[in-house]
Amino acid sequence: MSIEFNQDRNYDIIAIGRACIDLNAAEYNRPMEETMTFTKYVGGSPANIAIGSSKLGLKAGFIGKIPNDQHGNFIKQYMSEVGIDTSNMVVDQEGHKAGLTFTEIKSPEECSILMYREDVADLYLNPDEVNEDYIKQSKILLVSGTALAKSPSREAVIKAVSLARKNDVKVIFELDYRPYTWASKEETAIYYSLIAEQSDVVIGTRDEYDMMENLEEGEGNNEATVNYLFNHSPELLVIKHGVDGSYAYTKSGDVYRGLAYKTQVLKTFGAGDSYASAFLYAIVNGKDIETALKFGSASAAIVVSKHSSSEAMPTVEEIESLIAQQG
Ligand SMILES: Nc1ncnc2c1ncn2[C@@H]1O[C@H](COP(=O)(O)OP(=O)(O)O)[C@@H](O)[C@H]1O
Ligand SMILES: O=C(O)C[C@@H](O)[C@H](O)C(=O)COP(=O)(O)O
Repeated sequence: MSIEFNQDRNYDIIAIGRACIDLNAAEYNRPMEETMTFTKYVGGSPANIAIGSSKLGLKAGFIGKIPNDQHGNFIKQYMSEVGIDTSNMVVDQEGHKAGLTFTEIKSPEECSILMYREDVADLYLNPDEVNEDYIKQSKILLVSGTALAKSPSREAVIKAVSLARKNDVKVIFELDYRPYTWASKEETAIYYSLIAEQSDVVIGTRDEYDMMENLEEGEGNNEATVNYLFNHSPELLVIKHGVDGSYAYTKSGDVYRGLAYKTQVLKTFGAGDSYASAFLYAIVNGKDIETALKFGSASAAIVVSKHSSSEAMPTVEEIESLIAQQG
């Protein structure tokens, strides 16, 4: 099975949501309290996915709000330098700031992130800043779940999804659950299920699907998720299980498993975003689902062996070479 995209489009993918700053511990194997130096990168899951896609050769655009300061300038400049169209990135005029993510690398297995997301510019994207003329030029609208956490960004995303559906743009929903901006699990489940039901493809970890289904972590199972969502719009579901790999389910009843590749892990974050960008690259290029799972897993294996999430995004050649080495 492969997904049919409208070929007559200027962009392969337009992502909507946050473009922020990652501050990654430059000193390894220690807790954040003892980390004195951090390296700055562009971050934010949908920005990372757009960057990864663009580095793989997809034509990418971005809809989001960035602060009117040096961080906003850095984000916009970096994204445009990697080839992303930034014409629909709006500069905030109300003093809101960039979201900051500090990362801690205690060991390759024990990593965590600490997000500063109070009053961040990305959550102030207004519905009137989402343009139909832009969205209708793309094959894919990539929606990040975190953009649903608060108004007015929530309404901006709901509008974007409805414009995408109206214009035959595939809606790909990355659940991207970050507890830092949500008021409650109940609220998360309401908005996650609302958008998942209207999407063509949903990508998330098992825990994120549990969140969508308003279950405790570990309570859900893939079969129940598939039965629920295939009663609605989705035609493809990707459920990730960390180092245990990932599964893809099609509405027609096929199930595929992607195994994780062996790698020298430096840190665990960045896996999800690199996985999504390479998976999407593969399906946009007409590759079958099994190959797309390999692309996603290989891309993630490369990024977890490097220091950043965005800057470390691999090329097609690097991904193909890892697949050729490990199968
Ligand atoms: N330690 C690891 N080594 C190799 N691949 C990994 C590792 N962790 C994750 N991956 C790959 O990245 C994919 C996504 O990782 P996962 O942890 O499920 O997502 P997220 O980062 O969104 O929480 C996995 O399906 C796997 O292919
Ligand atoms: O999404 C964010 O705002 C933070 C990211 O930029 C950060 O690099 C990260 O946590 C990525 O992790 P992933 O979801 O495992 O790809």
